[in-house]
Amino acid sequence: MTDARDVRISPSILSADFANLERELDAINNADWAHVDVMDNHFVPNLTLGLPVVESLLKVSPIPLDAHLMIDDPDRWAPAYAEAGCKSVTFHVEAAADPKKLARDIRAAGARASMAIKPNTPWEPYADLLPELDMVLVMTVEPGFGGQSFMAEQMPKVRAVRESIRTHGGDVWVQVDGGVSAKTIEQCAEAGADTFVAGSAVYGAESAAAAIDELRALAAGHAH
Ligand SMILES: O=C(CO)[C@H](O)[C@H](O)COP(=O)(O)O
Ligand SMILES: [Fe+2]
Repeated sequence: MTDARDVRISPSILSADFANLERELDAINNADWAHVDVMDNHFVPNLTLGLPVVESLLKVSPIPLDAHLMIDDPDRWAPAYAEAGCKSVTFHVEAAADPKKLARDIRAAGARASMAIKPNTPWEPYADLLPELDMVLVMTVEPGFGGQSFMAEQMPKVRAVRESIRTHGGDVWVQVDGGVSAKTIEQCAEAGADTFVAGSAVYGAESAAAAIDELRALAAGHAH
């Protein structure tokens, strides 16, 4: 069972002011995590930031970092984000050569191991990986950019992941990322998500802190 305490909000700094990231992290210090989108212009058609910037963010962030790696060859790069101090590291299964080994490497380096699936990637072929995972990220937009429209058609996949976790047991979190806002978060929680990334809905709000509190309250009201 999920209750209000188990709802986690992870604002994406993709929508923050990149010239003032320390201040932007302070603005979300009532969130549970800070979501950092790493893009390499290969796995996705956009380029953001990499390990040196993440290492600097780790020195100043008041809350733990949740690294979402939208990069080729995560087998090579992802463990370094855990070694640097990110408490959660997400790789895309579409890019991983050996997802089982990679999840183990991330855990061995001290982080929660998380696997993301793009909208056109089915869940079922990967359900056997659950014992290796601490979180599954179901993308609710095509990865690459903030501010896109939420894909409600991904909700059956969220339900399927939640059902697999119920069947296999284990405390695996289900994260949604892309287009999550006050309008869409309740259906995500209803489908079984418990960890919510929101970029434009938080940083585009007048008060980021108030937007986080609102999202948490809405999700908690529909958590089950
Ligand atoms: O991974 C991502 C994009 O690939 C971002 O985390 C996501 O898009 C957040 O932004 P928004 O809430 O504005 O959709
Ligand atoms: Fe993300």
